Amino acid sequence: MTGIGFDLLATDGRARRGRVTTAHGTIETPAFMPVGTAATVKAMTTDAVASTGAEILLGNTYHLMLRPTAERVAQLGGLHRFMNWDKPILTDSGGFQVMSLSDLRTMSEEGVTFKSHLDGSRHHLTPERSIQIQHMLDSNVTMCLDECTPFPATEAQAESSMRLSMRWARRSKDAFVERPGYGLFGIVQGGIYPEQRAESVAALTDIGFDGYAIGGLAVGEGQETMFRVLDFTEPLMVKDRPRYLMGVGRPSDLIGAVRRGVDMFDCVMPTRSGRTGQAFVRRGTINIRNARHAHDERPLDADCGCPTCRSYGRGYLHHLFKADEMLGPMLLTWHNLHYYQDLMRTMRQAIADGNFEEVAGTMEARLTEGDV
Ligand SMILES: CCCSCc1cc(N)cc2c(=O)[nH]c(N)nc12
Repeated sequence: MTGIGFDLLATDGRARRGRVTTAHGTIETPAFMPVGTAATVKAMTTDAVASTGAEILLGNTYHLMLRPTAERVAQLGGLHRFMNWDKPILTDSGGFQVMSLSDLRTMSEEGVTFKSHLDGSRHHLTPERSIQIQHMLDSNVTMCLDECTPFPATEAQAESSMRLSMRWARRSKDAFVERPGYGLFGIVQGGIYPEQRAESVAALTDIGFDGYAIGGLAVGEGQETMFRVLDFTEPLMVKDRPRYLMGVGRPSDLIGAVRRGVDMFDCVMPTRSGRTGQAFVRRGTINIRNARHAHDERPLDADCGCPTCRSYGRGYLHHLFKADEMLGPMLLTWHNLHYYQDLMRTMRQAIADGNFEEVAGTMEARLTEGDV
């Protein structure tokens, strides 16, 4: 096996059921990937993350290059050993995080120069350096360095930004060290413009990657626009490689994007929201800090089999958040990640059974019922 493997096992409409094969194991798709930014999925041990059914998690070049540095992680055995996760890891390339976290950054053809949000030290990230860092981290899926085109952007701005990312994709591919079980994904850009997206898909396909991410979405455009961009971009993408929609999303986003042919997702929503007291449930969301939960002994979601829902009532969870007890964020994060994996498991089975639209429609309807 050179690179990573992908088997398309079933389709139902445009929805796809597949399997990605890496040096650290397989990933059943459609898959949700928890975000482990600084070598930790916040508030979770890796055993707890694995217990939710997650088969791959994300790391961040930007954060790890600043602290503890890629060299230190490599010296300590690579990211898998460092964080005690022996399954696949995907790492983002750093450009998106530079633009969202660092100030005083300057972009050039060469790369991006920025000041660390931690201590103000100056750093320079090029496609070659990003690929080298991800190699040192021993990442199974490396992402090309790209520029996430801001939203809104004019078509001329989107074209210029996309073409820079395509030149960086070529340099990323040239710098990538091919190894069995390790792969490199290209990232489609082009804003909300069909011609730009088509040019980006063609450019990346011509270079050739193990998988193709759709970037430049989940940047404030809204769900309707995101789905519209997917509707004219996805049909242009090769069918025998995984598609990864970056930074997405809420449960309704995931259902709609699986319907449109996406295989892989990542988002900070289940973990970040869990830490603030927001629980995702089959009927929508619950803010556990709301006083109405104080005396309620029901679980967050009666249909959920996670450790939180099996053992704790809403009144207790409400208390933990009001008391600012660290167990609160831990239990809600655990529930949210378990729920997201349940959602993906349900969609994988529905595609295999050929009744995706019926199952997806039922889930979408329940999400709008609201919690009672
Ligand atoms: C750990 C976080 C991974 S996803 C971050 C992300 C999120 C979103 N929404 C878009 C992009 C993008 O266009 N390019 C890149 N590299 N990353 C993006």
